[in-house]
Amino acid sequence: MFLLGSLKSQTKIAPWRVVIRTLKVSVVGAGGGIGQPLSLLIRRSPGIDELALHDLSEMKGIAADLSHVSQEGKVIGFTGEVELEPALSGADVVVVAAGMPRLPGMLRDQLMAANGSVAVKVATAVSNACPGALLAFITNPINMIVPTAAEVLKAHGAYDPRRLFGITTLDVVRSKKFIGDAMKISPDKVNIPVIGGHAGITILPLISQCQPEFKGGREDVQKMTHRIQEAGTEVVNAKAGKGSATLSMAFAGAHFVDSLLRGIGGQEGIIECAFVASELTEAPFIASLLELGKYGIKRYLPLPPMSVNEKEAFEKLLPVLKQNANEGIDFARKSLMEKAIPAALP
Ligand SMILES: NC(=O)c1ccc[n+]([C@@H]2O[C@H](COP(=O)([O-])OP(=O)(O)OC[C@H]3O[C@@H](n4cnc5c(N)ncnc54)[C@H](O)[C@@H]3O)[C@@H](O)[C@H]2O)c1
Ligand SMILES: O=C(O)C[C@H](O)C(=O)O
Repeated sequence: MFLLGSLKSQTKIAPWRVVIRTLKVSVVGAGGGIGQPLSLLIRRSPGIDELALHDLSEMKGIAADLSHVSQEGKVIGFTGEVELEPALSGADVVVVAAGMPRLPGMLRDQLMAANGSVAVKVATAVSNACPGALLAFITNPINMIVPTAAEVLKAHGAYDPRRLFGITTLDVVRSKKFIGDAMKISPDKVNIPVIGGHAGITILPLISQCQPEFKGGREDVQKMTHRIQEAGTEVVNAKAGKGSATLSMAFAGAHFVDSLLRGIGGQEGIIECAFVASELTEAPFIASLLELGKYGIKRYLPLPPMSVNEKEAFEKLLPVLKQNANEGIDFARKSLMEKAIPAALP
């Protein structure tokens, strides 16, 4: 007799033996501004047997602290590069909040020099330690980091486009909040797809598709779109040198991880927007509506209808996404070459 938790799946290895898979979530960058509250909120998702917290900084204290929360499952801390693979070993979901945040005046793209190596290291470690895991990046610049990770996973023979995500949930969370406030209704009642990417004009909230309908003229729609696109910068400027959005990102990230876990658990009808490899458009990676399932992406929903202005904005963002993808892929190829050359030397 085996008991099944609500999120767990069972693997039949022979008719007379049923193995219950335990559920493991690993957070990389768990000691950071996002990582800590994100790890706390992930604890609220039911059925997690192990939450592994990894960071370059000492994680013992944070893990001990979080392990006292009265939720099922254990919390284990892992510190430093040598403990990255042990932290990821056997994980079902890996969420990455490691890397530098923006300072006022910076664009997200400028973070690639500092954060590209995080994507390379984590994707390499995932290939070795948990090749079947769902891998979700929070680390910026999302538009480049995800293509970088895809290229590294490919090089290690561990790439499955259905399992790799850039988390753009914060754009949806912000859209729901700003539109809800403007319409004087609860943000929970607002449904809106946000497609494209996660930087400036690549963030495209499809206000024409908002449910309930957004009541406002052309200028109101333009202002709302701009506020959503620049909301990250609003927080960066308000924090005045002390980083970027952390708490709202933790809220958004925990929501997305919960959706991934529900999908793994076999729950039907889980729809999220995320930045993924896609054949929907000429851009190789784009944020769009996805149905999540046991193995990550179950279905790519078609692009929603768009207003004339949204279509125009969409056409403008596609070349930016293509360029970003190329930069991410080049970064990965250079890193892989640099690693291969010393290894090839006698
Ligand atoms: N996707 C989004 O919507 C979104 C929203 C907000 C922030 N972000 C991005 O998330 C990232 C993290 O932001 P933050 O505010 O938490 O930064 P932070 O500096 O507070 O925390 C980052 C953490 O990552 C750790 N770290 C760095 N390199 C690492 C590595 N190789 N392995 C393990 N840990 C490592 C650091 O030690 C630190 O604890 C930034 O790149 C930021 O731009 C993305
Ligand atoms: O703006 C940033 O740099 C962080 C994040 O991408 C955000 O949207 O808040």
